[in-house]
Amino acid sequence: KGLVVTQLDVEPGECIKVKGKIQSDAKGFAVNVGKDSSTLMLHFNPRFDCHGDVNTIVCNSKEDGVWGEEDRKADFPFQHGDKIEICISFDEAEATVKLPEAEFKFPNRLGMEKIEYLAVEGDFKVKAIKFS
Ligand SMILES: C=CCO[C@@H]1O[C@H](CO)[C@@H](O[C@@H]2O[C@H](CO)[C@H](O)[C@H](OCc3cn(Cc4cccc(/C=C/CN=C(N)N)c4)nn3)[C@H]2O)[C@H](O)[C@H]1NC(C)=O
Repeated sequence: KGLVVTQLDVEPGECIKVKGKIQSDAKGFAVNVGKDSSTLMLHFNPRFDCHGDVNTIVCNSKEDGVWGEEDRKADFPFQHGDKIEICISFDEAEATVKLPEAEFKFPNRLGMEKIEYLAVEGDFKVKAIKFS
């Protein structure tokens, strides 16, 4: 299992910065934010080669353990072995995932007003997390 942070109180406009390294043989990784593991505002899941997807970011929400509708992004700004910093923020309308050269939006389907839970899973080695 990866890094899990609970008891957070991240409010709209604040940033969660996750710094780390994508493994050189990564098949995929995921950054999950929300209330807890069953209630996610955003499952941000870059897939290098898994579940039949190649170089595709799959985003989704999860409500009481049930996945929502997937949203596949056009861009894939990741490479094996990359050292990256992912900044996640949100407001009442949407979550934003900022990378150095790309930005992704995902609707705040659950109308969440704070992020209490962060989990990083898969082929990603977390170096640091910062809240600002
Ligand atoms: C076409 C057939 C039916 O349609 C498919 O149906 C699958 C099951 O519902 C969906 O897949 C599901 O999609 C969900 C989002 O919607 C989650 O991502 C979920 O994963 C949850 C999950 C996370 N985690 C931890 C984790 C996260 C990232 C990497 C690793 C492991 C590293 C891999 N490295 C190795 N092995 N070296 C582990 N485990 N499970 C995934 O199973 C597919 O997208 C979907 N595909 C399409 C095109 O529609």
